Amino acid sequence: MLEARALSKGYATGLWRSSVTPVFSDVSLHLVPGKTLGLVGPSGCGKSTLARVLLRLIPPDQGSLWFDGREITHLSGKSLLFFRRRVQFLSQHPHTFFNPAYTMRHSLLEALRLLGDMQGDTSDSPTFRRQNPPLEPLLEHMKLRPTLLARYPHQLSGGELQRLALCRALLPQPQVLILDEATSMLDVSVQAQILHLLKDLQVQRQLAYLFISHDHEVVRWMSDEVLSMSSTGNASSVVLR
Ligand SMILES: Nc1ncnc2c1ncn2[C@@H]1O[C@H](COP(=O)(O)OP(=O)(O)OP(=O)(O)O)[C@@H](O)[C@H]1O
Repeated sequence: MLEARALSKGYATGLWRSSVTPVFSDVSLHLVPGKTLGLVGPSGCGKSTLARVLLRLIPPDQGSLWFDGREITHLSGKSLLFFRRRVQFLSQHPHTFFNPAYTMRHSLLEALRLLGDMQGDTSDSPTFRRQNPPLEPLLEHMKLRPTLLARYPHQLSGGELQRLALCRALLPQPQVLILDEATSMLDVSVQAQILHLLKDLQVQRQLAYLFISHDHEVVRWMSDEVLSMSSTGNASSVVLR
């Protein structure tokens, strides 16, 4: 589904941004429906950078990206919207997905609207609401009270906010989720609940996951295969089962 071929990435550094510090090179991977690829490696080896490249937030220096057999390395603007809907992201900072001045309902609908027709209605218009599924069933599925939709981000716990960030990611019906330390800031019991939820969702929706974590135990539990990045920016793959 989402395939990376021989990706390399470095960042421009130095006073005049004239030199490039390589982060990783020649990394290939393939995310497939219903399966999880774990990604591990020491701090600073480039896991989040790889996630950003896969999400097409920053361009690779070399290599190519493919989605459903179509090359997307150089697509931009509206021609990339289908990809933005199909590949979603969850990080360890769920508050960054929500505007502190918006209620959760407003934020969720706004996110959906931006991934649709950018010229369309505002997310609180009656037309927009009629055309989109109600949010309450999704929240109930995430074991969240629908009354949370009326709250602002600062009025929610870390676990509730992360579940709402997951709702936000699921609303456009994605096929791929990139999870960058998505449960690391949660306490152990909430982390376990969200990991089980992710596993259930994967089975129900045949989602492909890239699961990035420092916690090797958790990665082993979540993943079908693990890609291990080294501090020199190389990657090797291990099949777990
Ligand atoms: N925008 C940037 N400009 C320059 N260098 C950057 C930028 N973003 C990250 N880096 C550097 O690239 C390297 C890889 O960073 P990255 O965040 O991808 O690593 P990571 O493996 O995700 O680390 P961690 O596990 O600690 O989150 C680091 O040395 C970091 O300082």
